[in-house]
Amino acid sequence: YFFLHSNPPKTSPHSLLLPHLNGLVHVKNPYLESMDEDVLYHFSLGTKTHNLPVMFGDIKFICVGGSPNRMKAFAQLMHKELGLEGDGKDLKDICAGTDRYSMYKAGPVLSITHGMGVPSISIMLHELIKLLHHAKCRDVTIIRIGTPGGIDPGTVVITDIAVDSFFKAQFQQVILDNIVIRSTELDKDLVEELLNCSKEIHDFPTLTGHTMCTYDFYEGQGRLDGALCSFSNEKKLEYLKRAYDAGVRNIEMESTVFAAICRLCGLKAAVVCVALLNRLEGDQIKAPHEVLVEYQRRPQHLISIFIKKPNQHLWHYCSSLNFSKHR
Ligand SMILES: O=P(O)(O)O[C@H]1O[C@H](CO)[C@@H](O)[C@H]1O
Ligand SMILES: O=c1cc[nH]c(=O)[nH]1
Repeated sequence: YFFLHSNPPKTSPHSLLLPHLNGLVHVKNPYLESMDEDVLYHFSLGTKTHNLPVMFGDIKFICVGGSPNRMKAFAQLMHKELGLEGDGKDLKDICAGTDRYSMYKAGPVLSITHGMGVPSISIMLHELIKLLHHAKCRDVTIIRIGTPGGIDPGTVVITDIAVDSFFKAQFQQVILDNIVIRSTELDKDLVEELLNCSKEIHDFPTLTGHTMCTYDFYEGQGRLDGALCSFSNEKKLEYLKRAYDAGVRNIEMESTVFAAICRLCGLKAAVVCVALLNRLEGDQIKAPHEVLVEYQRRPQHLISIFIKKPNQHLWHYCSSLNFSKHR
């Protein structure tokens, strides 16, 4: 089924190592192939209106994050770091036809926003994975770069396990009126590779830990400053300390569904986030704007080191475009 609609398999050291179908993403929907057109509505892209293999066929790395400015800045950083031609400042939003998501491309790197929360990132991932399928992309690594609440502001956490509000490594997907439990296991080798890259950075600490994903910023994360609050400060702290004891080092709103969907579709995935505040000390994000901007560059810096590592899939790209002279 998958091979009928794809290019002849290529062999590379990576595709031998990965448990993927020769590096292709898995779309697990038998209806897709019978559709004569697939409109990726929230991207304002489609299989009849756009030549997706030409536009996206060379993608090897995808970074996703909540906000348009962050994801544009990351694409510009990669444009510069990869020595691509032209001024990265004028990178165009590929999804300009919609204001749901923004998408920027810098060579083999795609940078996309996902908005806030599980439903928003889930819609984005469905359309992104179909896009990768239609574009016949291979050996793609996807990384969420986020800005959650944590313990030590400015510390970068590479997620080893994404857990739900009950500290379980699972995501509950409601399908029709059934609840399906999906694993949120992430790629352990990728965690190690990223941790190794972090050793080259001496300006800020990086560690591994569990990331807790909630359905809400306020009550779901034990905040006392929402419009509704029905628990005491003691209860909040008791919950956050239990989370800490269970291994949780940061709290955000997308990691479990991100891990679950990427895993099911054969994408090598990681979550790398910088903590904006210490949740044991407060709820409001009060750090000055410049500090927050500098913090959110930290995961980007780490990921740029990772992408530029000579053993990354980039060598495919470099050799096909004779691009290695830029590195
Ligand atoms: O980590 P980023 O993408 O900034 O997103 C985090 O910030 C938002 C809440 O402010 C949530 O979406 C949470 O996951
Ligand atoms: O505390 C925080 C900060 C950012 N994003 C979250 O989801 N939680």
